[in-house]
Amino acid sequence: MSQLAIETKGLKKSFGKQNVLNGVDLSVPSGSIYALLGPNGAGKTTLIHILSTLTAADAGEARIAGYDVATKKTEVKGSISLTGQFAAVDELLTGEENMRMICRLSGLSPTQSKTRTAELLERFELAAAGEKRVKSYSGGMRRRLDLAVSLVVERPVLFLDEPTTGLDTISRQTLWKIILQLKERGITVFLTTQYLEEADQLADAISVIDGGRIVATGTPAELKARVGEEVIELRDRNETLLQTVATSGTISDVRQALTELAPLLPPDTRVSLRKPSMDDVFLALTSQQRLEESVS
Ligand SMILES: Nc1ncnc2c1ncn2[C@@H]1O[C@H](COP(=O)(O)OP(=O)(O)OP(=O)(O)O)[C@@H](O)[C@H]1O
Repeated sequence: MSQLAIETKGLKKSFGKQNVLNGVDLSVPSGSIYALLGPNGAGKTTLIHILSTLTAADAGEARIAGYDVATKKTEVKGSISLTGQFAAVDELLTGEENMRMICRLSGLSPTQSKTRTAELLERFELAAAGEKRVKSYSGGMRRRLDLAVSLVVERPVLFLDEPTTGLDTISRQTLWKIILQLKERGITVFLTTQYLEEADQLADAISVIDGGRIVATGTPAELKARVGEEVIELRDRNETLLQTVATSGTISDVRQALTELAPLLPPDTRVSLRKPSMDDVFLALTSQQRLEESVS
């Protein structure tokens, strides 16, 4: 059985009167990629800060590689790398100078620093840009450098807080490839994201967080299964999306849905079937949660 890299039970955190985390339970197996998916302000960064010992929880427990974040901070810090939302590199230095400086600060000798810098710049597709100042880097290059810097000393658990927010598609895909390579090296990756596609592409398991609570956990396939097998998409003649309807994908279910919808829509409405996306899952799960809250 694989050991748990991250485990939390009943984590709670408030800032003033605002309950940001309302009892978060998570189990992340070693060597997996785990995505915490949620909108702005859902509490994702707060959770990462608690797990990386930067903030104390008000209640509940959290363990990293078996170490309690409240009582074994040194051991926890020795088990994790953290890449936050904002790059922590010096813009006036080159990529290589930044890397070498962090290597030296991490206790590597000048020769080891040179070797490690060259290895990481290569691995993160920055070798050609190594001699350029960071201020000339694109967003994707900076994000890769920030990740490389946080991996100078490789630790078993890596936290990535919204690693691809604001990046274009190509930069995002380059980072995804690098993240998958980190998993192949045996690193457990815990990432937060607002992008459903990112969680779907990368993660072995996903937890959806909304209003400080985990509203669902599962593999991408399991979560998609919760909104049915096939989604009916209805578009007007200009291809503008009018409505989506989750169905089991059987002929009787699809026919019944269309029979109910037909009188409500223009006769030239176009119909297509597709597999559910993570967007469908997220909307279904969070609206279900709000409905339950409004009833209780
Ligand atoms: N130190 C703090 N003091 C007061 N409020 C805070 C503090 N840190 C976070 N918050 C509030 O807690 C809520 C959750 O913030 P958090 O950064 O954890 O969310 P998030 O899911 O990471 O969102 P984002 O994607 O915007 O970073 C927000 O409403 C935020 O304003």
